[in-house]
Amino acid sequence: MSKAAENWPPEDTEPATPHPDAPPSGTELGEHYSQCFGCGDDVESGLHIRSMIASDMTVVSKFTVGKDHQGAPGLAHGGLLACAFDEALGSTVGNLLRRPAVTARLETDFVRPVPVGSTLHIAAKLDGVSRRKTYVSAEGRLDAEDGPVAVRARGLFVTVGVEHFTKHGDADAISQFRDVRQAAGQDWDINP
Ligand SMILES: CCCCCCCC/C=C\CCCCCCCC(=O)SCCNC(=O)CCNC(=O)[C@H](O)C(C)(C)COP(=O)(O)OP(=O)(O)OC[C@H]1O[C@@H](n2cnc3c(N)ncnc32)[C@H](O)[C@@H]1OP(=O)(O)O
Repeated sequence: MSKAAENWPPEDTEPATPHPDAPPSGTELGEHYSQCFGCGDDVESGLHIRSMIASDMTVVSKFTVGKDHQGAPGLAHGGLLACAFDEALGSTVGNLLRRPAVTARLETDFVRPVPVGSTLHIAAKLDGVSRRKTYVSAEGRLDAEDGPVAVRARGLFVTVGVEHFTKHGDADAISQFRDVRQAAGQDWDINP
């Protein structure tokens, strides 16, 4: 089987249109939710990923592999790397389009081992939009922006309404989360 996967995006798409209030290039994004396993400061063994807007279509994220992230001794667990890319891709969609969206599909190619202590530099870009679907892809390079590629990922995120979170998640926590974001002028468009 060829290593090169099928066409991407897998259907005709429109170019993604960044939200007019998307943060400008160079903005450090910080955590989006303190309990998020990907970026939350309150999750001790979480990934503590930090992301920055690189352009109106791209976000760069950094993830340093810790000892809690191992699969084989001294090496990152593959599923955990997939999680890091879910975060980096989700942050790209969420922050550039400013609409709640959830991962529907996530593909990962593991190209090189990722040792504990190394930092993945993940560059993610919006590839296209079709109705509620946003296609996004990323490359993760070892220890430098121009380091060797270790992981590639592609994802499909589907825009959802706020009821997705209130119905299926913790409605009280969602309400508090929205209050915090609104107070910071960071509310989301919630009507896809
Ligand atoms: C006020 C609160 C706001 C909060 C906002 C926070 C933003 C934060 C910003 C930034 C940081 C973010 C960082 C986080 C990153 C991590 C994100 C995650 O890990 S999310 C958790 C894991 N994912 C799930 O739990 C989804 C579970 N799945 C579902 O809920 C549904 O399946 C859902 C919503 C994905 C789709 O269900 P349907 O009923 O709404 O819609 P249907 O019609 O089934 O799909 C829509 C289109 O998508 C295609 N589709 C759906 N799933 C597909 C798949 N697996 N593969 C291919 N296509 C798929 C369908 O074929 C359809 O396409 P056609 O429009 O007809 O062409």
